[in-house]
Amino acid sequence: MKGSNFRILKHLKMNLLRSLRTPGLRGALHYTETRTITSGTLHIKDPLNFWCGGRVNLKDVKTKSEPVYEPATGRVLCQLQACGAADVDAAVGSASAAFTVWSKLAGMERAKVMLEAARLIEKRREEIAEIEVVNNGKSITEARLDVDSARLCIEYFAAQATTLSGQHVQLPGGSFAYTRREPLGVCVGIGAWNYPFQIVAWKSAPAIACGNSMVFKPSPVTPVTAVLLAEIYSQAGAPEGLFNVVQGGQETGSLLCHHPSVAKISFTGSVPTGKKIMEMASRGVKPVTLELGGKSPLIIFEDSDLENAVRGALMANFLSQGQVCSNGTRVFVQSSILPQFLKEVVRRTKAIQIGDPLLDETRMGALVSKPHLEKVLAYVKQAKKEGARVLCGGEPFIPADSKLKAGYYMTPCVLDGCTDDMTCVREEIFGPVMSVLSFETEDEVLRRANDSALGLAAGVFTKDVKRAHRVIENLQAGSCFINNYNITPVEVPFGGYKASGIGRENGQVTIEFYSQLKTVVVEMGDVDSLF
Ligand SMILES: NC(=O)c1ccc[n+]([C@@H]2O[C@H](COP(=O)([O-])OP(=O)(O)OC[C@H]3O[C@@H](n4cnc5c(N)ncnc54)[C@H](O)[C@@H]3O)[C@@H](O)[C@H]2O)c1
Ligand SMILES: C[N+](C)(C)CCCC=O
Repeated sequence: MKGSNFRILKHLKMNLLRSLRTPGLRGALHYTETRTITSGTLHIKDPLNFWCGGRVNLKDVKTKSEPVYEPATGRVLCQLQACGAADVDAAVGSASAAFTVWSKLAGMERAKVMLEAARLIEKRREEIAEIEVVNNGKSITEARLDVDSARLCIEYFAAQATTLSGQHVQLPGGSFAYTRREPLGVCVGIGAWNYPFQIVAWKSAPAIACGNSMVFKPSPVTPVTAVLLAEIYSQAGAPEGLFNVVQGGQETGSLLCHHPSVAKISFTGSVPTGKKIMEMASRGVKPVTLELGGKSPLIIFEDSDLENAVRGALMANFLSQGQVCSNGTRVFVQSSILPQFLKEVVRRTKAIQIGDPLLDETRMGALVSKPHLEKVLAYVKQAKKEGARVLCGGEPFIPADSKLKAGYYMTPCVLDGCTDDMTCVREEIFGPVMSVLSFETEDEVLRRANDSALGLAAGVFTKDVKRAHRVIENLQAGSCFINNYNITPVEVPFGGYKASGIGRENGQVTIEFYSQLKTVVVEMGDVDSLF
C-alpha cells in the first residue's frame, strides 16, 4: 500500500485526463466494441455472494433458490440463494475486520486503490455493460454510460479521499480545538434493480473514500454485477472484506438493517420500503441515506426551443424503459404549443427502436420482469379508463427475432388529455409512459407541479433566463434541470425533497453522509474548576 506521493499524484492526473476523454452521450451512441455475449447465451454458475475477499458458496444448501431471469428472452439466467442470519453475520464480520485496517490508511492510500479499481472498470467496460444488459434488459448503449458513471464516481471520490480534513479553532489563553472527520464503520448498501452497477458504485465509492467498509445487498432481480465490483475492488488491492456482497430479498435486507455492528444504511428503492428501512434504522439510531421514488414534473413553456424540449421530454421519460427514479413523467406543456409538441413527441416516440438490448441500434430494451411489465400495462389501461387518450404505444411488443419472443417488451406510450387527479399522474408507474398535461400560466403550473408528496426531480424548458431560475426556485424538488433533463454528473449532488428521500449521493456533500465529526478541545493552561 506504500508508494511515493509523486506516483499517486501522477496516477490521479492520468485518471482525470482519461475521464475527461470519456465519450459523452453523443459519443457513446456511436461506440462499438467486439461483442462477447449475445442474448440468450449467458449462464451464470459462479456463487453471487462475496465476503472475506472471495465468492462464497452458502453452507445452508436447504435454502430455497429463486430463479433470476434475462428480461430480453424471459430465460432463467441463474439461481439465487438468499443469505440467512449466519451469512449476514459472516459478511458483516468480514467488513468489521477490514474496517480496522482501511480506516487507518491515509486518504492518498485509499485513493490509490480506488483509482486502480476505476482503471479495471474501464478495462472491463464492455463486459460489465453486457452482463448488466443480460440481467437488467436495458440497451447496451445505456449500460455503457452506466458503467462510465460508476467509474467516474469512484474516480471522483478517490480525489475526495485525498482532501478529507478537519478544522483548527483558536480558543482563549492559547488553548485550541480541532475537528477530525472520521468514518462511521460498517455501512450497509441496499440497491434497486434499475441501475444495478451504477447504484453499487454510487454507494460504495463515498463510503470507502471516507474510510468505511461496506456490505451491499443488490436487488434479488438483478444480483449479478455487484459481485463484479467486489472482485474489482479486491483485485485493485482493497483489504479482504472491505466490500462485500450478500444476496437476498427483504429478509436478508432486514437482517442487515438490524445487525448491531452496522453503523449506517444507504438505501435506494421505493418509498414504502424506504419507510421500513428508516424504522429499522431508528431502533439502532443509525443514520440513513434514502434515495426513493419520484413523480417529477417537467414544465415546457411556449418560448422553449421546441426541438430541445421534445428531446428533453424523451430523455425524461424513456431512459432505461422508463424505469428511472428521477423521470419527469408529468409533462406540463403550455397550451399554445401543445399541438406541435404532441405531434413531434409522438413521431419520435413511434420511431424508438425496441428490441434486442445487446444490439447497438436498439434504443429501448425489455422491462425488468414479467410482473413489472404487467403492472405498467395495467397503468395504461387504467389511464384509458379514467379518460386519458393513448396517442401511441402502451401495448406489449413481440420482437421479430424468435429468441426474444418471451421477453418483457412494450411500446413506449404517450398519454394526452391527462388531468391532475388521474392515477397515471399521481402514482409512480416506473415504465415508458409519459403523461402530458396542458397549462396556461406560470403560477398555475407551479401550484400543480408541487402538488405531490414526492420531490425527487423537476425540469423547466424556456428561453427566458429569469423565468427559468424563478420557476426552479419555487419547485419543491432536490434535483432540478433547466433546458435539459436526467443529466447526473457525479460532481453534483443527487437526491430528493419530501418523501423522495433523505441525504444525497455524489458531489462533495456526500462525504458528510458517510463520515462523522470528532471535536477535540485542547487545554494549554490549568483546569479552572468550579469545585
Ligand atoms: N432516488 C433514487 O436514486 C432511486 C434510484 C433508483 C430507484 N429508485 C426507486 O426504486 C424503486 C424501484 O426499485 P425496487 O422495486 O427494487 O424497490 P424496492 O423498494 O422493492 O426494493 C429495493 C431494495 O430493497 C430491498 N428490500 C425490500 N424490502 C426490504 C426490507 N423490508 N428490508 C430491507 N430491504 C428490503 C429489496 O430486496 C431491494 O434490494 C422505484 O420506486 C424507484 O423510484 C430510486
Ligand atoms: C442517471 N440517471 C438516468 C439520471 C438515473 C439516476 C438514478 C435513478 O434511477
